[in-house]
Amino acid sequence: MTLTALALPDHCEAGATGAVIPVDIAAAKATSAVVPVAETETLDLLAAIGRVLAMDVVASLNLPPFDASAMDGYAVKADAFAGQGPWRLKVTGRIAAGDTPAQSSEGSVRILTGAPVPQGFDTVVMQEKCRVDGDSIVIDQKQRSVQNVRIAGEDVRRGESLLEAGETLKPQHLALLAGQGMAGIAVRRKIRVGLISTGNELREPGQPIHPGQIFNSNRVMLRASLDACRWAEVLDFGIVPDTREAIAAALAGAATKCDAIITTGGVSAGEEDHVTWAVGSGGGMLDVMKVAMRPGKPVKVGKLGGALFLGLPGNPNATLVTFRMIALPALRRLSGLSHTAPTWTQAVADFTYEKRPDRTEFVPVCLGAAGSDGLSRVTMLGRGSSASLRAISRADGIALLPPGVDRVEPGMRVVFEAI
Ligand SMILES: Nc1nc2c(c(=O)[nH]1)N[C@H]1C(S)=C(S)[C@@H](COP(=O)(O)OP(=O)(O)OC[C@H]3O[C@@H](n4cnc5c(N)ncnc54)[C@H](O)[C@@H]3O)O[C@H]1N2
Ligand code: MOO
Repeated sequence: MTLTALALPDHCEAGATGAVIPVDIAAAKATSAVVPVAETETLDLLAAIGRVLAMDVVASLNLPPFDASAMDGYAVKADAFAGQGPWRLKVTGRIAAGDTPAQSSEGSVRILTGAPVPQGFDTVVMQEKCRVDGDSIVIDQKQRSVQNVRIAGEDVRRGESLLEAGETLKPQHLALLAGQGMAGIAVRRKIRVGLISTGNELREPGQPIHPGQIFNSNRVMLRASLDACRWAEVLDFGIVPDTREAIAAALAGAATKCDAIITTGGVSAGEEDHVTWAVGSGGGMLDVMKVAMRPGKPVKVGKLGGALFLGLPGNPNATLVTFRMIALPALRRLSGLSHTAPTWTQAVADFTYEKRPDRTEFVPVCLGAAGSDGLSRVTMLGRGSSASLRAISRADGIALLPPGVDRVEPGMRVVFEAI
């Protein structure tokens, strides 16, 4: 199981009743609950880095646009190399990158890398293979046609598909677009993600703290995670106290401004956990109430007004795991990305761990050397505690230990998501 399912075979209704549902179903419910934002904007290439491409891009130019020399050397004609060598060819001209394509078929032409091969010549001899003798070159080896020449269109052919809508734009994609002469590109608008940290005990780092209080660490973790997604914009509603009224008011405000709302804390069963109530009182509905996962069991997913609602547990490891496994795939779909699932890497466990077989467990792991099978060995960090920040801060990844397994032993195959 790798959390890629979008189909919802069973458990479709069960989530809303409060039943415990499998994590892949919960992730699929979150992802299928959203419709990608439709609005687009056209941005300069540099501003489009990391954004979601809104259109398919087809090449309008060949690359290279002309037959170009791949070496510094001499343009010659292969059929000048008849009989026995060495061959002596007069140098009749010179062409460098940026020069207008020339026409000549006499002898040879001094040519520099990137210059258009003059019409009439069909091959380039690199200068290391030529001796200059007065106004001629002497070549000892017979030459074949189309050597050291980049043929027009061999890299990109006009009319071919270059990029597809739904990809995130990486530097190399921008280079491809620039190579086509495009100065701007249409991308989906950023999704607006509201962030609400619930908890009377929370203070922001830098604020004075009293006994019984803790610093808000989830806020910076989620903000930094979302800031790294260039297709998302965070609206931070700060810390909201643990009262029904305060949380309901914060949610109502966020729902009018955001495409998605993420809360942390206040989703479990105690009398100070008001998030579920507040979503309901605002006219929202929850489709995921409890998930067979550790950490993260009390994660909530639903809708509030037009916004996707994601209620993540407050324990930092549970926040991180539910964000990456359930919230992020849904946000990616909302943004218009075509690839939404976590990226899993195969590895081999180098640890022993007893787990409950009725749930998926996610544990922080660090990567060791690869074995002879080419797969990295992974070691579990800490005890997978939901509240532990230390273990996730040292981890290279989060390993998924599937349901049905009650014990992980060294040598077992596992998958992990790099973090
Ligand atoms: N009777 C039950 N109690 C609990 C259950 C349950 O099923 N029955 N579930 C447990 C599980 S599992 C989890 S996970 C937590 C989830 O709790 P909440 O989401 O309601 O979160 P809080 O109670 O508000 O906080 C939990 C923990 O995390 C700390 N926290 C909260 N926000 C932050 C933040 N922004 N930065 C750092 N730390 C934060 C908070 O102080 C608490 O220590 O519930 C169990 N209980
Ligand atoms: O399932 Mo909770 O997320 O352990 O702490």
